[in-house]
Amino acid sequence: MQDPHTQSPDYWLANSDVVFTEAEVTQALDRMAHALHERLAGQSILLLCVMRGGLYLAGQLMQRLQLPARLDYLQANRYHGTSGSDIVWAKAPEFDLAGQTVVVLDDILDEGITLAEVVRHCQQAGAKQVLTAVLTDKDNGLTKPLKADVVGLTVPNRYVFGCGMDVYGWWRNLPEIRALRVA
Ligand SMILES: O=P(O)(O)OC[C@H]1O[C@H](OP(=O)(O)OP(=O)(O)O)[C@H](O)[C@@H]1O
Ligand SMILES: Nc1nc2[nH]cnc2c(=O)[nH]1
Repeated sequence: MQDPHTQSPDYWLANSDVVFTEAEVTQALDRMAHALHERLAGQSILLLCVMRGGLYLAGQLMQRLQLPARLDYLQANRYHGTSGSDIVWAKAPEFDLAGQTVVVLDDILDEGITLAEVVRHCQQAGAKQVLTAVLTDKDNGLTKPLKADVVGLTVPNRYVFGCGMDVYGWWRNLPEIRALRVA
């Protein structure tokens, strides 16, 4: 079998199915913005984008939020080593989180390890309130270490991409969500 890193971007489109159309994603983003307004009315917030996957959600949600917001980002990646998996911090937030209402934005809650670590970091840094918003939550039957406060769409237990999520680095820019077909 060919090394997946060398496959053409079109290969991934040809071997995947649409699970949410662009219109369905747009509706989900509108619902997420509404839910955040309900939770955060009257507050100033710090949006914290989990790079790189959270970038799409951050860009889309920012346009929909009529709240005084600031923006920061972090990068904390899953590292799958020989003895389980861990988080590698590539970039911590720059803003002082102490006393802030922080809204963490990410593309997908899968096992939940990443988001749990990010929330722990924010709380340890003294955030007043930490809310989490994910564009997708994977229906994988796992007991996750946390539930996101705001969820856009529930995706099947398959590898998904588009709307911030990549497949071997490609297609984070896709305005729909697709799932890889298993051979
Ligand atoms: O719920 P979990 O099982 O922890 O997985 C979810 C995380 O995995 C992906 O990040 P990744 O480390 O692949 O980096 P990326 O954002 O650059 O794609 C995704 O963006 C989430 O942050
Ligand atoms: N792109 C992508 N990243 C993930 N990180 C954890 N699960 C997934 C997934 O299904 N797709």
